[in-house]
Amino acid sequence: MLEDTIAAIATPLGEGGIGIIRLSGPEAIQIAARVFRPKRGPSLEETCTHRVRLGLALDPKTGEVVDEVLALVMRAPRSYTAEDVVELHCHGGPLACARVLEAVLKAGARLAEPGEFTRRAYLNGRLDLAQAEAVLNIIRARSRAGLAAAVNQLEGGLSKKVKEIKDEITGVLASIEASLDFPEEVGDPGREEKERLNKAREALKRLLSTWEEGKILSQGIKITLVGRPNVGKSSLLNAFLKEERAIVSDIPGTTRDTIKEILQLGGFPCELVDTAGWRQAADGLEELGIARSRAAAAAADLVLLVVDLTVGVTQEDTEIAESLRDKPLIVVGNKVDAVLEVDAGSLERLAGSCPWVAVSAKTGEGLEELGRKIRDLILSGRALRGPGEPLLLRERHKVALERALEHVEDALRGWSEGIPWDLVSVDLQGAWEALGEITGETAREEILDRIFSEFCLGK
Ligand SMILES: Nc1nc2c(c(=O)[nH]1)N(C=O)[C@@H](CNc1ccc(C(=O)N[C@@H](CCC(=O)O)C(=O)O)cc1)CN2
Ligand SMILES: Nc1nc2c(ncn2[C@@H]2O[C@H](COP(=O)(O)OP(=O)(O)OP(=O)(O)O)[C@@H](O)[C@H]2O)c(=O)[nH]1
Ligand SMILES: [Mg+2]
Repeated sequence: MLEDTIAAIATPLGEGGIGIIRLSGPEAIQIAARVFRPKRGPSLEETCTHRVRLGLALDPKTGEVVDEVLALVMRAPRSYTAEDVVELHCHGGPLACARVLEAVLKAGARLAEPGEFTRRAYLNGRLDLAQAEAVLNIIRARSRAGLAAAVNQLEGGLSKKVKEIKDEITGVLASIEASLDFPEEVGDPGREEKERLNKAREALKRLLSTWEEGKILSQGIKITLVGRPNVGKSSLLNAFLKEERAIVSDIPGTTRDTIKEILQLGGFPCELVDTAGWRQAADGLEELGIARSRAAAAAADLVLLVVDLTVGVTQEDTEIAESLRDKPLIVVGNKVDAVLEVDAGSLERLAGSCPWVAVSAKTGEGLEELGRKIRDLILSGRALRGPGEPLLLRERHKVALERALEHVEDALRGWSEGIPWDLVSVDLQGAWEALGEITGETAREEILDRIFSEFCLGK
């Protein structure tokens, strides 16, 4: 499979400054040379690695000029895939990109599968599997923190941690094997080995404890605004977005349908959903809106219950709060700009054990504090991570680590109970294999197919 040369458009479809067609494989340079005619200087085949050349892209069959392009040559192994790579940078229009790609395919390249460039980088040993997956997390990142964590993973942060744990287990396995093979010369594994296993167990637990935060960073959270009509839910959505996304009016029942927007709140990517205000509906249409609103609240990771401070907490507010009792919730007292004093007691009673905050969608007052409260609530009880410490961004890694932890715990239990060493060894091999799936030493083809099919074309 790695003998052929692949090509794809590497940039998004649509208009842009530049569009990039990338080739990778043993014939990348020859194939590109059939398409690329330099304006001056030697041919592409004689171009040094990491040099950029200006020229024209031609259709190799018709000789037609397709676009004016830059060609970048990166010779193996100094490239993203560790193979010969050529990038043709054309003008960023969908047709120019499509025509240059067509020319390259006519010249002998094969259209790449989604993720195939990164897959080759992995197969050629330039990236391990966790690093390759990090590329996808970088592309999909929707918050600064999520991006930072993904870049850390690409740089090998997680891989290094996993390798450290694996090394502890390998060390213990080696001691067990030695004592089995040479019982006379080598004694049974003892304190030191058990200590190593305990260390591995603690490191696994710590890493697993980062998943909740990592999951939020990679997948985002769903936050729904609910409350009586006219309390300012849509105004809050607009205030967070800093644009007039939803219609706002002083007529109760303005919002009829749910409105979803992606934004960052409290440093997390989140989907914020504005909903129709809840009340005994005047008409059937509004009733439908309220049903949707209830469904959105049920699907949310966190509900913001908005109340109108100029009205105060009403019986209806209390009923809404009660219907949401099993949800993570923050009470948001809105319109603080329009009251002289906040009745903290009634907000506190409404919130129960949940937090509350007074804000103004109109002036922006309190919105930052609300962001902090969202962050605190989402992260409450989660392990604190040291700066630069890796965290889990993928469920696949979490599942593999859980399996590794289970095996290590079985091994430790068996050890205490005095089961035969070869059985302890089996458990440890299981842990070792589970860890290897994360970085890819022990990952099967189906796993690779699943991972790389998630990628976009050209990556
Ligand atoms: N134009 C362009 N921009 C891009 C990429 C690319 O392929 N092309 N990348 C990817 O899609 C990312 C950059 N990642 C890259 C990683 C490694 C190498 C590379 O050539 N590595 C070699 C040698 C490095 C050197 O000599 O300094 C190596 O690691 O051996 C290139 C790009 C993001 N920006
Ligand atoms: N003074 C003040 N008025 C606000 C504030 N937020 C919203 N309002 C006003 O309150 C009224 C209702 O705002 P909306 O955002 O439409 O309320 P809603 O909760 O979305 O209402 P429905 O869609 O009907 O459920 C509008 O007249 C807003 O201008 C605020 O922070 N301060
Ligand atoms: Mg509204």
